[in-house]
Amino acid sequence: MSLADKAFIEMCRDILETGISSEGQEVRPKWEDGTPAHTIKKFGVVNRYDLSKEFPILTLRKINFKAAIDEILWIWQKKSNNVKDLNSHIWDAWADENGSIGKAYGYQLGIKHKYKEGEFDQVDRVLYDLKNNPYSRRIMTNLYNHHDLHEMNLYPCAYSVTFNVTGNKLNAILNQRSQDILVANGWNICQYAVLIHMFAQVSGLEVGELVHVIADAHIYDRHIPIVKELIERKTYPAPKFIINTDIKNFYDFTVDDFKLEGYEYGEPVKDIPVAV
Ligand SMILES: Nc1nc(=O)c2c([nH]1)NC[C@@H]1CN(c3ccc(C(=O)N[C@@H](CCC(=O)O)C(=O)O)cc3)CN21
Ligand SMILES: O=c1ccn([C@H]2C[C@H](O)[C@@H](COP(=O)(O)O)O2)c(=O)[nH]1
Repeated sequence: MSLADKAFIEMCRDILETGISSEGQEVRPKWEDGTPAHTIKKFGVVNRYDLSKEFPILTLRKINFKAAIDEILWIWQKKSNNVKDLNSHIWDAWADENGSIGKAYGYQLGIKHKYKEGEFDQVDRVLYDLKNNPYSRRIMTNLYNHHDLHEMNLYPCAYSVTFNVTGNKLNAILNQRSQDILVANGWNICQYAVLIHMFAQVSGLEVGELVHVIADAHIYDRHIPIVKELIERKTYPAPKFIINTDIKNFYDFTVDDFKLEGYEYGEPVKDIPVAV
């Protein structure tokens, strides 16, 4: 069993057994047929993944590793908010007729801000600090810009990352205000683990821990039977994560610079409904 499977199974059991239902409350998300998408949830879930031990990826079902990396590069490297720059269709339901998801995610990371050392966007500021001031306790990004919320089609869910160098290890806290556990948990964990590997490599650091703080960790009503089946499945050991060590510039990474060796996983769960 991978460490990611263990954290996922324990969190899902806890939500299923002790979570609070939203039935009877007004909820924003809807299913494709217009029915309100209710959830059961736990508040304030914290999961820790030690990246120096293994790569955190679910084996209960296949995580589309390439598509997950493509999305994290779309946000953090291309700093794009247009689905035309993304190779999957996962954001199509939130895009307008021009493909824009509004002033969210990549758009926010690409805005330049003025600092004492000059003008940087949020990603370049992180890269600068990790190189020049790695022990700073001020290395963080924030996408939750209230000034622009009215121009976002979906408010950022994974909205802030705090980077912290301890010894020679790069740790990070991913703050997430809301998470769709079945669709996004395995996906987001794998993405931010890759992001820490990228930042560590180009900054001459080793990888440390990813701490994932989820304010509202929820399982949608139509996902409950799927999750119940999933967490009873056979699991496999974590695969080996391979990164192209020749890359020294964050902006040179492509999806092809990452590989998983020996990734074994359970049957795919086809056509999971996604609440919009
Ligand atoms: N309700 C909801 N859940 C989410 O996870 C979510 C949103 N909305 N809105 C914005 C983005 C879009 N995200 C998504 C949307 C769909 C998939 C999805 O269809 N995943 C499939 C596999 C996709 C593939 O292999 O390319 C899956 O089986 O999980 C994943 C992330 C994550 N976010
Ligand atoms: O990276 C992501 C993006 C979105 N989600 C999920 C979390 C919620 O289920 C919905 C957003 O609805 P809100 O009402 O705005 O919370 O999308 C995710 O888990 N991960």
